[in-house]
Amino acid sequence: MSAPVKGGERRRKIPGTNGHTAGKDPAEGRVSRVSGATTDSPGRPGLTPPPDAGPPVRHPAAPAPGEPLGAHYDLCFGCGGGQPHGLHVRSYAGEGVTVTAEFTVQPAHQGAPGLAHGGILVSALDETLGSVNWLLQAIAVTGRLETDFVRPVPVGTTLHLRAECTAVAGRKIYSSAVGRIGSPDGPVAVRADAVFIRVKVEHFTKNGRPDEVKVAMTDPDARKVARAFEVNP
Ligand SMILES: CCCCCCCCCCCCCC(=O)SCCNC(=O)CCNC(=O)[C@H](O)C(C)(C)COP(=O)(O)OP(=O)(O)OC[C@H]1O[C@@H](n2cnc3c(N)ncnc32)[C@H](O)[C@@H]1OP(=O)(O)O
Repeated sequence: MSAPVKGGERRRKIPGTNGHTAGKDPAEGRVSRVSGATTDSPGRPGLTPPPDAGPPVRHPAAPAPGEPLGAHYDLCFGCGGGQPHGLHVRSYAGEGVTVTAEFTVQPAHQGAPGLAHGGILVSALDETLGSVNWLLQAIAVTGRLETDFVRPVPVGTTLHLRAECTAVAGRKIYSSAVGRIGSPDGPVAVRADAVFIRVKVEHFTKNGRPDEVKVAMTDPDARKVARAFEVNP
């Protein structure tokens, strides 16, 4: 069954998850949910896995739970250590096909005075959701991402993020994430549902700028991921 939510959209429970709404916080228990296509966009691919979707399978070579995932690219706005304007999100492999991450809101991330800009929070969610694909050893890009902003996030806050892959169907990878204020058990500030689409490494070499592509391709970690993709298409 699905429950009506704001804006006429409906959020559906992923099979195998509890989908509970325990606690007084209406955002609790929604990490494993994905939303259906909006009623005003018929024919648009949605965030609900199709009937032939299967559970995600953690790759045998995935980093062990607790292991830092590092940056996939040094100049990435989300995770790159060499990106001075970036978010510097730190991600860690979790159990199953899950990832935890931390992101501290800096003064440069403000929208309203003293509060994080919504787009910055979406970027932190996107980065964390994208990190989950590393546990599948899949190279994938964000196709669609829907975000609920539940609470304002003040500058100086460390957002504790958790993302999990919920289903895979062909090239489509369905994931959900939640971000909590101050601690992994803190109040929910943001949550998101997304579908990532697996791509070949040519997606980057053909579409990216040659200078940056050259740097990325000579990074030993990036090559490791590219190789994994070639043997696990
Ligand atoms: C150098 C190497 C380094 C590597 C480092 C790793 C970097 C990682 C970076 C991570 C950074 C962080 C993350 C970032 O920020 S990634 C940056 C933000 N994302 C992008 O730039 C992606 C831009 N979009 C595209 O390039 C194309 O549209 C893609 C590749 C996504 C699909 O175009 P393509 O022509 O390939 O595929 P297709 O159209 O045949 O569709 C295939 C299937 O997918 C389904 N579908 C498609 N779109 C959507 C959608 N919007 N919602 C739901 N579903 C969608 C579609 O229905 C179909 O399903 P089915 O019919 O099979 O059932």
